[in-house]
Amino acid sequence: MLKAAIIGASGYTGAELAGLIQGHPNLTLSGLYVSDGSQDAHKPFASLHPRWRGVIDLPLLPLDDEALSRIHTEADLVLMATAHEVSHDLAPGFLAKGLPVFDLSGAFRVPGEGFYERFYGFQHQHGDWLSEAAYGLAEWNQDAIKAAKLIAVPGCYPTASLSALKPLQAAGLIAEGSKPIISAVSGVSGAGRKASVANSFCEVSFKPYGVLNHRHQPEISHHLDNQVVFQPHLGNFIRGILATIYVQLNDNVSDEQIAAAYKQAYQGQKIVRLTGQWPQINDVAGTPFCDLHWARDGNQLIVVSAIDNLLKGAASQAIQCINIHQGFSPLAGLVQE
Ligand SMILES: NC(=O)C1=CN([C@@H]2O[C@H](COP(=O)(O)OP(=O)(O)OC[C@H]3O[C@@H](n4cnc5c(N)ncnc54)[C@H](OP(=O)(O)O)[C@@H]3O)[C@@H](O)[C@H]2O)C=CC1
Ligand SMILES: CC(=O)N[C@@H](CCC(=O)OP(=O)(O)O)C(=O)O
Repeated sequence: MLKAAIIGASGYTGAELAGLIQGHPNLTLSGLYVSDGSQDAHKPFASLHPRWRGVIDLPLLPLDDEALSRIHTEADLVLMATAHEVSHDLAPGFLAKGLPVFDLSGAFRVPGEGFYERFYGFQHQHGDWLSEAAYGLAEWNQDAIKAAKLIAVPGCYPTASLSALKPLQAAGLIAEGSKPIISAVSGVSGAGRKASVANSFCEVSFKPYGVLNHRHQPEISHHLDNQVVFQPHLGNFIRGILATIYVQLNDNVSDEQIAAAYKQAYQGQKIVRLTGQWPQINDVAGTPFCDLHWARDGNQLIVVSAIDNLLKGAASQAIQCINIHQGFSPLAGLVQE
């Protein structure tokens, strides 16, 4: 059993990670951490997340110097479910101690001059790790994930979008010079557990946000190797993402070529399901799956992708990455085979 430490374990994705690791046949929890000075330090994990009462009996520990040296000596790998700046600051310390790091934040996903200043509001100080990190889109980057010390788990919208678009891009079916248009809606858990007026029950209403300046637009474009238009919406539900994607195809692309592109990409990959009917959030919420379906009229293709933002969009994809990295069964801890 490998011992996994979770930093940011009281948050939404951290809690999902804790549940998945508790049920994983090859992993065990070595410690659940929050910030030094967190109001939740020393509280039982299950008092914040009663879903795991009687299942996970561990406290949330403050990430002080003693905790850091305990992680350095006792853990076999580190999962960071923390804000971008926190991951940026802390991950290099774990890596320097030889611990593989699986980071759910955006801190190491996109290399590129000025990207972090513009889209994240801070200057990146670890260009070496940024260029070494593997992008953890599990179905697409297995060799890099296996070899890397730092795995940057993709954002939730990029996971939904890239899973739908990469097969078309790989097969050369997207019309040259065209930008696929991604219109996506996310549940409110996408914004994390911390309180804010914008995410409170009485304020949330189905609406667009981040218009023409969301940081996932360059993340998707970079990892697709094709510019996209991306428009997120906040949905008045708790979890899940549904992305409807409009793609201009090259002339004379047949249905058979589209079907073959998706089959080629996902045959034998059980987490991405070609559903044969339109995906819906209820079918993927609480699961590690990504559901895809498409239809076309002439050169206009529409693909719909649905995931759980906290799972395939974060925690379960991190477990997929650990499984690949460690050579465990690809579905270990995720789906009973
Ligand atoms: N929510 C989602 O759907 C997705 C989120 N992500 C990314 O994953 C990361 C986590 O997101 P999410 O779970 O939603 O966030 P939350 O806000 O729900 O949780 C953040 C966690 O980090 C802890 N934390 C804050 N500061 C520190 C620190 N200095 N040291 C250690 N722990 C700290 C918090 O506890 P405390 O403040 O009490 O210390 C809390 O446990 C983010 O980078 C997010 O962008 C990625 C994909 C999807
Ligand atoms: C609803 C909501 O607010 N969603 C988040 C996306 C969360 C996510 O994917 O996280 P990363 O920031 O790690 O990429 C947002 O739009 O910022």
